[in-house]
Formats: sequence, structure tokens, C-alpha cells
Amino acid sequence: MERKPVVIGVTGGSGSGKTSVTKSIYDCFKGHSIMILEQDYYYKDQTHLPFEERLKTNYDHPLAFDNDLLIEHLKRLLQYEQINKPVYDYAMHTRSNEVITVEPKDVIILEGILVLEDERLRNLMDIKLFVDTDADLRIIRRLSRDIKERGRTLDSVIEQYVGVVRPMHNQFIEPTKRYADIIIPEGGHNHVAIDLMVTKIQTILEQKAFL
Ligand SMILES: Nc1ncnc2c1ncn2[C@@H]1O[C@H](COP(=O)(O)OP(=O)(O)O)[C@@H](O)[C@H]1O
Ligand SMILES: Nc1ccn([C@@H]2O[C@H](COP(=O)(O)O)[C@@H](O)[C@H]2O)c(=O)n1
Repeated sequence: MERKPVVIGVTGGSGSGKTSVTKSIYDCFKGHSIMILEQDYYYKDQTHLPFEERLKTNYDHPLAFDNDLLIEHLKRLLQYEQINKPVYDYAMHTRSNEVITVEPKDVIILEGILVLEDERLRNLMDIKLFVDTDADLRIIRRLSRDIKERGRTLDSVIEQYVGVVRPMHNQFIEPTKRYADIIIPEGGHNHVAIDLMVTKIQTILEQKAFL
């Protein structure tokens, strides 16, 4: 059988717990051949725009992402070729100057708000997960995270949530739930769902004789 990496897509609204679920799965495979590819790192480069202009970008619209580059990189990883992954700076709203050279792995977890929105990405996935968390919890988690980790103010998070994040979630993210193989309620601390996923991935890897 031809050796081909397993691709797991993990999506859900901002603050739903995608990163936490992804990290929990990743941690269970420490020492094995596994990697995370973050769709956020593939936001379009905006270094040519002044900072004030970057603030006006709608970061929750599918067109904000350079999915062509993401797909190119994913296809290269599927051929077991290395990539130069971009690095994203949320405080500056653009890519940083550096890239990270990433070696190919047997399991690729592709995580991001709109990874199930693009049919080309869906077609490259073996398993699709949707992390489903109520909107009130998502905004509370996002507020706390964006102020602590992404250099935002309370007012800016609220304004962005009401003006853009919420409507784009309803228009573009929520409808992708129908493409999911598994819906994980409550996100990052759902140990039962995470254990089930880990077992499933182990089975796939054993079938492919990767383990
Ligand atoms: N089940 C949970 N209960 C409480 N806090 C959580 C839970 N899942 C995630 N968090 C926290 O919420 C914030 C957003 O979670 P994260 O995994 O980054 O979400 P996403 O990647 O979907 O935006 C983080 O600070 C994380 O620690
Ligand atoms: N410059 C940017 C880029 C993205 N965002 C927001 O990030 C959210 C996606 O990341 P999660 O980890 O929360 O899934 C998305 O909702 C964008 O609004 C931003 O604020 N600034």
C-alpha cells in the first residue's frame, strides 16, 4: 500500500476550543510522527498595508486566507516533502518575516475556523471534526485570550465580535458543521471525545502499518 499521511481537519468557531482539542490529540501521540498545521498562519500577507488599514480587514471571511498556499503546502506534506510554513503575528495583523521549515509527518492535524469551508481542503481530509461550543462561552473565552495573548483591548474584542466575528460565524463557519464526521461539544476539555479520536487515529495508523 502506498504510504500517505492521515489528515484530520479540526474546525469550529473562534474560542470554541479547536486549538485545545488539537493539542490534546497531539499530546497523546508525542514521540510519534504527528504535526499541526494552523490555518491562521495562512492569513494573507498584509505587510504592504499600513497598520491602520490592516485593522479594517475582515479576518473571519474566507477571502482573508491564502488557501492556495495552504493547499500547496498540504499537498507537499502529503508527498512527504518539507514546507516553509509562514508565521503569523496577531498583534501586527500580518505574517512575520520568518518561516518555519516543517518536516513531513504521518499524521497532519489541520486546524482553523474555515478549514471545512473550502471543498479543496475537505477533499484532502480523512477525518473532519467540528468543535461545537455555545456562542456565550466562545466570546468569554475569546475575550480573555485576545486580551492576554493577542494584544487586544476589551472594547476592540467586543466591537470586532459584534461587527464581524458573529455574523461571519453564522454565515460561513456554522454551516460547515454539516461536513463534519464528528461533532465535539464543549471543546477543549471533552476527554471522552478526545479519547475516541485518539483511538480512531491509532486504528488508522495501525491499518496503514505506521505504528
Ligand atoms: N472546555 C473548556 N473550558 C474552559 N476553557 C476552555 C475550554 N476549551 C478551551 N478553553 C480556553 O478557551 C480559550 C480558547 O480556546 P482555544 O482552544 O484557543 O479555542 P479556538 O482555537 O477554537 O479559538 C483558551 O484560553 C482555552 O484555554
Ligand atoms: N489579525 C487577526 C487575525 C485573526 N483574528 C481572529 O482570529 C480568529 C481565528 O482564530 P481562533 O484561534 O480564535 O480560531 C478569527 O475569528 C479572527 O477574527 C484577528 O482578530 N486578527
